[in-house]
Amino acid sequence: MKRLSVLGSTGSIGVNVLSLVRQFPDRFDIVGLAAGKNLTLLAEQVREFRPLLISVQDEEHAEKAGKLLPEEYRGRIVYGVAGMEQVAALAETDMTVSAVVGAAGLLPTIAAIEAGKDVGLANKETLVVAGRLVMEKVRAKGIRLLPIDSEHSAIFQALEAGRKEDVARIILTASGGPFLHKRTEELGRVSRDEALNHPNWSMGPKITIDSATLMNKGLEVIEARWLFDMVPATINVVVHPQSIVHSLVEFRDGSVLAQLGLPDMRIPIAYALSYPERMTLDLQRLNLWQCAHLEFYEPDYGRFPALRLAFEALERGGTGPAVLNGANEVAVAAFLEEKISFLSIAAIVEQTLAQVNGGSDTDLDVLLAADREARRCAESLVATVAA
Ligand SMILES: NC(=O)C1=CN([C@@H]2O[C@H](COP(=O)(O)OP(=O)(O)OC[C@H]3O[C@@H](n4cnc5c(N)ncnc54)[C@H](OP(=O)(O)O)[C@@H]3O)[C@@H](O)[C@H]2O)C=CC1
Ligand SMILES: CC(=O)[C@@H](O)[C@H](O)COP(=O)(O)O
Ligand SMILES: [Mn+2]
Repeated sequence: MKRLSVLGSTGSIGVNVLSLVRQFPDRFDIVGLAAGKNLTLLAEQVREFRPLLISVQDEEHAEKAGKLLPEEYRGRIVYGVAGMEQVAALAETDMTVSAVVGAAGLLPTIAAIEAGKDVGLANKETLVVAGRLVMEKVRAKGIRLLPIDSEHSAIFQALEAGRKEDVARIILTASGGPFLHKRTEELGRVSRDEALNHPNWSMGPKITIDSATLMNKGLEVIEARWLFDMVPATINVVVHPQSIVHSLVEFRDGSVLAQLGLPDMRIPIAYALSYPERMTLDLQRLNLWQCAHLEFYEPDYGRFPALRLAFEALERGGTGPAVLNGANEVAVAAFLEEKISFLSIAAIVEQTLAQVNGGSDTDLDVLLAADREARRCAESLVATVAA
């Protein structure tokens, strides 16, 4: 029996994790759940899975949760970052699934690693903000950091076929999002609802907007750089609108290995949960003759500058990716609140990168300070644009 703590249990990934736990009650047990503000769904999850400890966003939600949950949960509801850290590092946990959205996932993920837990990582922002430092901790503790992000799961699986020293490059596929074929003038007028309409994946709002700007692919490039210890020049992106080929690895003899499947997050989540075994999943199967065409294009860095900015932040190094991420989180939230236009997202990230100075990426306090500074800068840029 593998005992799990799930951070972000009420989100898109969290719900998929729990659906797998429901399907395999003999393999998995839930001991910790952390959510934000969706207490109705959390209460249902608590009643079904009976965790030992739960965490919510803040004190106010902890008080409300206390009234919603059975009496036995008195004293077992914690909150805030400290609460998530407690759930992530719970003594009874074997593996922590990190599926909160945004840099809010960083400290709880570090807490899980430092407590010696294996981690199933969906929260890519953890590696974007502090990849070098987090991977040092992973190595020091000897824990497994298993990718849940579909592209990284694909690369992880393809890498298992060869030796690390024989890898020439990794190729991340990008769907291109809902605006793949739109001209820049049209991108200036797209609405929030159009941007939230991803062609292939059903996901939370923040990552869906990131997919539309292609920032998601930029964040994934940075995630891959640390997860697989690849120098940036050996990480490529190809646009593949069908999201059937989830990513590829090219070896030095020219052989290219890919992982394919229908776009369903239960496949990479299940592999992370059961690694190195595979579980029998009762899902729709891939029939290649029903796939029509599989297309591949070069990314357009002009129409989608966010991808270029992510490569530049990675090249800059140090706190560059943390600044990119903090600014992006603020700009995406402002776009979702309909305060700024779609094209303003990348513009605000670019200006924040130009205004916030760099620093070392081996000191957590420096990284967190860079994140705060980037958010302050981006907030004031949002205010200027929105005025
Ligand atoms: N969805 C997907 O298919 C994929 C997602 N990912 C990554 O996984 C992560 C989660 O994405 P996704 O599931 O789509 O996101 P969602 O928006 O669907 O869910 C986010 C989860 O995080 C919780 N949360 C948000 N902020 C806080 C906070 N401050 N404190 C505590 N809990 C918080 C939310 O709680 P509540 O709703 O209760 O407020 C919710 O449970 C992201 O990093 C994303 O990039 C990666 C690959 C695919
Ligand atoms: C399912 C998943 O892993 C997402 O990160 C997905 O990749 C988003 O798709 P695009 O960013 O390629 O549009
Ligand atoms: Mn992905």
